Amino acid sequence: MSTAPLVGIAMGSDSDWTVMEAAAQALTEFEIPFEVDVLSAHRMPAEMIAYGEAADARGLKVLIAGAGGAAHLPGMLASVTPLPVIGVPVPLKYLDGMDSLLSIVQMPAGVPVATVSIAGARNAGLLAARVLAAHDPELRSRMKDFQQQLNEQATEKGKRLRAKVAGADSFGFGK
Ligand SMILES: Nc1c(C(=O)O)ncn1[C@@H]1O[C@H](COP(=O)(O)O)[C@@H](O)[C@H]1O
Repeated sequence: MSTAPLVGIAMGSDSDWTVMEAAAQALTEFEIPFEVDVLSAHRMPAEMIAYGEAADARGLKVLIAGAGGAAHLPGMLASVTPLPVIGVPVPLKYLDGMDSLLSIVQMPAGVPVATVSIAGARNAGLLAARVLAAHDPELRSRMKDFQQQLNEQATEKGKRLRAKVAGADSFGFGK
């Protein structure tokens, strides 16, 4: 398998890593090669633009960008790359991540950023995997297996809850 990164995980500061790590974890579970770096639209604008402009030529297929507060990084990357960009709102001490969420999600028409929930970095990793899986039958099959596991876990939760509340013989959709 090629080890050249297919997903770039960028964040505004290393302080975002505790949240962003979950995106890396999801990609690792699907054996998708990725790279991580700190890139700030505010603090290192020239480097951030250079990274975004070079991303597709370097072989990256999807960018994940997480930032807190006035989170301009995902949108600015999306403005200089044709690649899909997934934004992760990182919650900071004040405003609970609402500031970041609104900064990322309210993009002007023509420059899309797919935004996950506040601190939803795991879903960003899984969404990147789905984007790649659209052109990769083997990865798509692993994604289906993953979804089946989720189904089994949820079914088991229903069984446990029914057993606790209504007894072992109670009716349920999950057998
Ligand atoms: N939102 C941005 C951007 C940007 O969008 O370019 N650059 C840094 N930051 C955010 O500032 C917060 C505090 O950063 P520090 O912890 O370095 O002070 C981080 O959550 C980072 O993503």
